[in-house]
Amino acid sequence: MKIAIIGTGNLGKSIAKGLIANNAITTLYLTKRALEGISEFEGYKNVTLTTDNNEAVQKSDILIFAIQPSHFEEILISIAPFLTENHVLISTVTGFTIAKIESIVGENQFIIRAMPNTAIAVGKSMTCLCSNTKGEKRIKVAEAIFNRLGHSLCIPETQMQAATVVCASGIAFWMRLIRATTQAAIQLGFDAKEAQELAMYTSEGAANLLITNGNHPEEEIDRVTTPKGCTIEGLNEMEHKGLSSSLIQGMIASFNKISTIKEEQI
Ligand SMILES: NC(=O)C1=CN([C@@H]2O[C@H](COP(=O)(O)OP(=O)(O)OC[C@H]3O[C@@H](n4cnc5c(N)ncnc54)[C@H](OP(=O)(O)O)[C@@H]3O)[C@@H](O)[C@H]2O)C=CC1
Ligand SMILES: O=C(O)[C@@H]1CCC=N1
Repeated sequence: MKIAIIGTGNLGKSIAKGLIANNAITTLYLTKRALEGISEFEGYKNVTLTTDNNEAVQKSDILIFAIQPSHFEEILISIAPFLTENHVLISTVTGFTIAKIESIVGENQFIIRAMPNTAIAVGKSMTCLCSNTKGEKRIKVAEAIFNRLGHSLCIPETQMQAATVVCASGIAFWMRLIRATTQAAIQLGFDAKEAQELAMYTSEGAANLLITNGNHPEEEIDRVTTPKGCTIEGLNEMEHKGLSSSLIQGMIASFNKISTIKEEQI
């Protein structure tokens, strides 16, 4: 696959790492105005770093846009003359609708919106996908890419804002939970490195139990909570202090923020 990542920042670099590590490219163009920020990709076979988005578009079949929402319109306008009807446009840009993309490049393009997360760098992204009508014919291509780099799910575009919070921002939310668990482990007597090891692998185990067994979390919780034991004591204290409520309220706040992002960012 001849892929270009237009805007190789935090997410773009994560996607590039995942694509390279999984041998998912024939050629890969990485674009950015300040190329020193992606010098780590210099010297990779079949990887080209450039400031020239038009060159990247012309040399690639699949274009993954990973720029800030406020830059997207200007970039689409500038690359539009170089698009062919065979290009597959994959936008990871938050809050930028398919209708808005079509209004700039036309409806006769394969347009897909993807919401991956930075775990794509290690082949573990949860990525949500949707497309315009023409893009339905290429959604399998997007699924093939993102399934190679984790797990994907096709959803209606109306759920894309929610998917951004749950999956993309979700990495940050889970990191904070893992950090809090680490801090507790230190207070309970582990050194910092061991504490993080315990927190990371325990959270991995919890997720894998659900992925492998397909159970509801409460079913797995029931297996851990010995009557009158320490687990239920801890869980109930966390809920008295608002653990679930705080997470839900935080995610709703994050969701509500998305509709204001485009206007605010510069
Ligand atoms: N970070 C994440 O975890 C996720 C982000 N997203 C979405 O992905 C997009 C990117 O986010 P993120 O990676 O965090 O943002 P970053 O700011 O880290 O990356 C954007 C990159 O675009 C580059 N850029 C800006 N203008 C141009 C241009 N004209 N041509 C080429 N490159 C350009 C910038 O570099 P330079 O200034 O040097 O050109 C920058 O490195 C956003 O829309 C975000 O909402 C979606 C899911 C997860
Ligand atoms: O925080 C943000 O706005 C972007 C979208 C999801 C992850 N990063």
